[in-house]
Amino acid sequence: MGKILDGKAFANLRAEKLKEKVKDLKAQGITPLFCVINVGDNKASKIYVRTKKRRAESVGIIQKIYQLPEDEKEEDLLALIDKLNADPKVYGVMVQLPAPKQINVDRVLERIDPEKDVDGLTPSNIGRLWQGNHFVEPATADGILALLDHYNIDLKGKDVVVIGRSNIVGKPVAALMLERDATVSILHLETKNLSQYTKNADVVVSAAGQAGLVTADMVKDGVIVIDVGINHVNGHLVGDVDFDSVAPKASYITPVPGGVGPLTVEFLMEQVIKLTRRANGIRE
Ligand SMILES: Nc1nc(=O)c2c([nH]1)NC[C@@H]1CN(c3ccc(C(=O)N[C@@H](CCC(=O)O)C(=O)O)cc3)C=[N+]21
Repeated sequence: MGKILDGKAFANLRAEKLKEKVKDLKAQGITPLFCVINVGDNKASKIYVRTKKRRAESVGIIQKIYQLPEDEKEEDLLALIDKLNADPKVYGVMVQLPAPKQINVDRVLERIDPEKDVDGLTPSNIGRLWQGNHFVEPATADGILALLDHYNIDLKGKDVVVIGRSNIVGKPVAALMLERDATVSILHLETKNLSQYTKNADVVVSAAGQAGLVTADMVKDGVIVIDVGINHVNGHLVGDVDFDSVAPKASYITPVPGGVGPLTVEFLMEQVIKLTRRANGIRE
């Protein structure tokens, strides 16, 4: 039976350290504040935004929520981003995704000041990520790397398979693992034969958003499994990985819930603090 990579416990441990950093900032008269813009009525998004706010408050960060209507005009959203970019009290700006269809997400993300880009999704920060010269990272990817470090799992020379190619998870996790000298393959739901790759992988990261995608027959003994999937099946939250069959074959595995989800929220807060410190000329 694989060892559980306890994302929730690790997130809580990190939060205790982050609280100290927040205290240091406040002692210098600096209040970490970031803004989450949510456009429309997506139910899951509203829950995520509230989860973040709770975590922000618990570490002493102020999170302002801008809840905008489903029919919000793109130009009005851009104007709000401009306003927040210009406000020196605001250290972070993010747009919760997905956004309604009248919104061109690329154009909107590009408008965020890269120095306030807590999600790490602006073109310049994505470029910096692949360049290996980054000061902010997409939270989920950063959290996964920190979790592996915490369990002393070294990626050097490992064969890693990432299933999913999103800008928010798949691509950044691949970039960060490549930077750690892993050999990374990016697969996706159009990949002809997932098994052909996953069977040979030392590490499988699944971020495809499909319940039951990764099964025991697809992985080798001793595999390390990171499940980024968040799927609702019959009122239950499950990942992409068939946990019950895969866990016995794995050396390490993240559960859902309690794995990558809580890490994502914690590491978003860590990006907020990184950017707050950076904006105030405090070195890492
Ligand atoms: N711009 C943007 N940035 C995001 O970071 C972002 C986003 N858009 N859109 C949606 C996804 C999804 N996401 C999650 C956050 C927390 C949990 C989480 O805390 N999950 C808990 C359980 C929560 C529950 O029980 O429902 C867990 O896995 O243990 C999950 C998923 C952030 N996202």
